[in-house]
Amino acid sequence: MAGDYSRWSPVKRDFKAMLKNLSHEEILEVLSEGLCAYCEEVIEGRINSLNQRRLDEMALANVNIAESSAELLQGDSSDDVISPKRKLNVDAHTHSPRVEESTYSGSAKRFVSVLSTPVNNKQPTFDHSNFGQVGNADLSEDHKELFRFCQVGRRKDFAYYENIDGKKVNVLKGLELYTNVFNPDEQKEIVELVYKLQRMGRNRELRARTYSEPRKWMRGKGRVTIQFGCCYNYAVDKDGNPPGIVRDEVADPLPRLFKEMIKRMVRWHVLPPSCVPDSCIVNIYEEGDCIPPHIDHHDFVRPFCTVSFLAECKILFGTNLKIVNEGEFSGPFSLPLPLGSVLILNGNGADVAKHCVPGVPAKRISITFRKMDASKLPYRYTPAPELVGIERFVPPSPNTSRNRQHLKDGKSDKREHVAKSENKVFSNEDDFPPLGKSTPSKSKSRR
Ligand SMILES: O=C(O)CCC(=O)C(=O)O
Ligand SMILES: [Fe+2]
Repeated sequence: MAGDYSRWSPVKRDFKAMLKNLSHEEILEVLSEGLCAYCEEVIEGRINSLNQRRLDEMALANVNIAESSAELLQGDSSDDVISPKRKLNVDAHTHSPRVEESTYSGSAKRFVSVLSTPVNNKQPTFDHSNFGQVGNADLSEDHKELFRFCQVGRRKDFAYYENIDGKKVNVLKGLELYTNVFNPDEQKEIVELVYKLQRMGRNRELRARTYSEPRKWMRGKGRVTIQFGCCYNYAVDKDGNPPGIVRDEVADPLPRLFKEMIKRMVRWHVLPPSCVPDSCIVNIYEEGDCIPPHIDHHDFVRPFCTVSFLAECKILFGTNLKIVNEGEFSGPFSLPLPLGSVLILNGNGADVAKHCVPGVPAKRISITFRKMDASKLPYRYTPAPELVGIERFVPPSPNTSRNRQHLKDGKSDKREHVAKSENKVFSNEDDFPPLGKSTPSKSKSRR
């Protein structure tokens, strides 16, 4: 049978018009099979940038609702004024983190209040009670969490090209930086726990390999480390164990507060639910301490992340990081790590580029959270039930929110007006693709 060669005719076809005539299902059919690797990559890239645009638009819209909710609530009480500092924090989504500007004032009981209640993965992690200071009585838990969620800055566009085997490669592909994930009060509470753990380590109240201090002569080179979930060897140990997870050793389990941190990161779309960390290493750097150039061991899967506290420092990336002197390194790409930020290492950023932290300018703490490869788990490892089934935060729908109800009740004309004019995104549930749409029952079940 003769084939239909009309499609090869030199007459220019209107490809876009042809697409327009297809149904959703037909477009899926056309696009899902028989494409070459190049076309698949192009389509994947386009889908990724569409998704990113949606997320950016949503974050922007959510900042609007969060800001105007706060503004509206100011009217209720003269004490309930949103502080300029807190307003500045909203800038975080434009990638100018301001956490450092805040002081450690206020109660540090936020983690405690959450931790003292039974752990339930459907509940928001932590207490989003920063909002408490703007008179949040009428805001639903979802809106309080939304306010904090919107303050997280997200940056994924890192690029530095190196020549590898004759090809230009973005060695930073896969790096992501999230700012304002932990607020100053939360940072303070985490740091206090680290100090307590350090005291316990010094008093030999932690398991032998959990706590380790660099030897005196290594000052300026090493750092204090505290490991949870597994014991990890940086080099062949005295028993001949190779670098990596020591499977027949038992480590102290992750402290509850660290599990809350993990839940926060998964819930706020910082870490994927498919890669929930089950171990961590706390690095305590004194001024001048460093971590030399390395690639994290593959006994840990990707992505993994590091959270920064106490002092901002720079982390260097590149395939060829140079050791200039003790604690002095040089590399082609330098990234400052703001306090309370989470750096995600994945893809080339984790496995092609090495990273290192040159001697820090002041005392600094970082916590590196990693998921162990299933085939490398310690023999006596038991998973933490709190870290199973963590649900991602879904921005609340306007129709189900108590706040919206309150606005509807006509407590204030100003509220009505602002709600109508500024928060258009909440005017229709369909305005929330892809996060807000699918899960009305889920968002209910979180309460
Ligand atoms: O301190 C940091 O931010 C980096 C730590 C790190 O690279 C590691 O723990 O493997
Ligand atoms: Fe590392």
